[in-house]
Amino acid sequence: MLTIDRVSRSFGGVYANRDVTLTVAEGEVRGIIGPNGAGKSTLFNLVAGHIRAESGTISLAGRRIDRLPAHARARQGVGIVFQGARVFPGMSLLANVMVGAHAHTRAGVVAAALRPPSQRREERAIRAQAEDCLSRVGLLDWASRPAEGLPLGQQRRLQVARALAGLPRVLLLDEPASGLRAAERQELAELIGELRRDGTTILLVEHDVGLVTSLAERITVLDLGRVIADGTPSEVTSDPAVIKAYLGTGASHAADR
Ligand SMILES: Nc1ncnc2c1ncn2[C@@H]1O[C@H](COP(=O)(O)OP(=O)(O)OP(=O)(O)O)[C@@H](O)[C@H]1O
Repeated sequence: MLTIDRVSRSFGGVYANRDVTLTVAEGEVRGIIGPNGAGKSTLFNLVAGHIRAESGTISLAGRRIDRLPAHARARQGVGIVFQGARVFPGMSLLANVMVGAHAHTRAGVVAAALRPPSQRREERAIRAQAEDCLSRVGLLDWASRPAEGLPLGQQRRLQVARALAGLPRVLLLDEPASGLRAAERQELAELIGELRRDGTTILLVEHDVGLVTSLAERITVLDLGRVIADGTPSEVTSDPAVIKAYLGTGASHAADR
C-alpha cells in the first residue's frame, strides 16, 4: 500500500533520514520508533508532504506521491493526525469532522458553505459519513457539542475521526499518545486496535514503545536517520542494535516511554 524507497533528507548537511526503505502492507499497522532525534517526525513529514525528499521515492497504492504537495497527497489517500494538532474551536464535533470529509469533495468546504442546490445531496452524504466517523471513535453522542474544551484524549479521537472522514488509504498518526493520561492512552490504544480490526492501514509514529509493540504487526526502528531494525515487536525489542540505540541516548527510553 505504502512504499518508501531509499528516501533521504538532510538539514544543514546532517541527514535526518538516510536511505529509509519500508513497505506497509494493506491493512497493516506499522510502528515507527526510535530515540530522540532518530528521524521519526521527518519521515512522517516526508510521507505527508510537508517536506520534500532529496532522493528516493514514496508511492501509495502503486502511484508516486513524493512530488505532490500535501493537499494532493491527502486526496490520494494520505490521512494525517498531526502531533499536537488542535481541533477547530467554535465548531461542533460534527463540523470538525465534516471539514475532513470536504477535502475529498469536488465542491470543497467554501463552496459547501454556500450550499448551492446541486450540492445538497453531497452535503447530506458528507454529514452521514462524518457521523459514521464520529461513531467509529466513540464520539457520536457528542456530535453537536462545541469542540473547544474537550479533554485531550477526546480531542485526539476527534482528530482521528476527521482524518478518517477523508477516506484515507493509509492513516498516519504522529505521536498520538503524547500528553495523554494513562486512561486516555488506553482508550486510544483500543481505538487503534479497532481501526486495525476494520482493516485500516496505519503508520504509527510513537515515542511510547509499549503502545507500539502492543498494536503494530511490524515495527521499523530508526536511529540517527537510518533504519536499524525492521520486524515483529519481539524481534525488534530483542535486537541488540535497538537496545544499544536506546541505551546510547543516555536514558532508558525503551523502558520508560
Ligand atoms: N526543520 C528542521 N530543520 C533542521 N533540522 C531538523 C529539522 N527537522 C528535523 N531536524 C533534525 O533532524 C533530526 C531528526 O529529527 P526528527 O524530529 O525527525 O526526529 P524524531 O525521531 O522525530 O525526534 P523526537 O523523538 O525527539 O521527536 C534531528 O537531528 C533534528 O534536529
